[in-house]
Amino acid sequence: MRTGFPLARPGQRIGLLGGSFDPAHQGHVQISKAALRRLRLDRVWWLVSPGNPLKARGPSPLDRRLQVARALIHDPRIVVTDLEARLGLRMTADTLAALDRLYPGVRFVWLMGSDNMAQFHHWDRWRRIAAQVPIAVLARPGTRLSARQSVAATVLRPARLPETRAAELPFRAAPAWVLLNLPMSPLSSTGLREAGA
Ligand SMILES: Nc1ncnc2c1ncn2[C@@H]1O[C@H](COP(=O)(O)OP(=O)(O)OP(=O)(O)O)[C@@H](O)[C@H]1O
Ligand SMILES: O=C(O)c1ccc[n+]([C@@H]2O[C@H](COP(=O)([O-])O)[C@@H](O)[C@H]2O)c1
Repeated sequence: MRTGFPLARPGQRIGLLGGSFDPAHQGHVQISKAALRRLRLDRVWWLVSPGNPLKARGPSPLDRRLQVARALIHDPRIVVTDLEARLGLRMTADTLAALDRLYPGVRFVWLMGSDNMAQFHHWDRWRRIAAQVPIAVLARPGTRLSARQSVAATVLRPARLPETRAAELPFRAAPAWVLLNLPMSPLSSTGLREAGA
């Protein structure tokens, strides 16, 4: 494996939490731990993005965001990586294709908050993403209903797993997705930036 890329063995179940992490916060930790437990994952990788293609505002410097994210984590199963920047990619469809090539046999699951599911249909090649990888949507205050009623949720309705069968998700062929309810965190990077934290 190339320098700077996390290690993974074939058969391992790895959740991918893509984000700006500007800055990372306990909400990210909370959903990562919930995903590890509920989906029975071996690892969660935080893909600290060079920049969300849909966000007008450029993020803080990547090194700073990586540093803050790493300082927040005390669980060796959660791994912070800048692999999208290393690969020169920022579109999720491209990242997933590259990961499939780089990590044959690894079972990846895409993780996202319900706010992102609500607007997933605006992402570049979103149907392709849904066909590339199983997806777990983690409840976030104020967006559970809009996620459930979203364009993507409607199109992908036949592929939805009941929450009680969430642990099957990493073994499912895409498209497959689950909405995980959990004790919700109101934290957001926007809120922290506004508070000057
Ligand atoms: N409190 C939270 N509960 C559930 N999901 C969350 C929470 N915070 C972030 N996420 C999810 O984590 C991923 C990465 O989030 P991101 O780095 O954009 O943080 P954010 O708090 O949403 O930032 P911003 O406020 O700048 O949009 C996204 O899929 C997002 O939906
Ligand atoms: O590929 C896309 O079109 C796309 C559009 C919006 C968001 N994403 C990804 O979704 C993840 C969450 O983004 P963000 O900025 O809300 O933290 C992050 O990995 C982004 O690269 C990807």
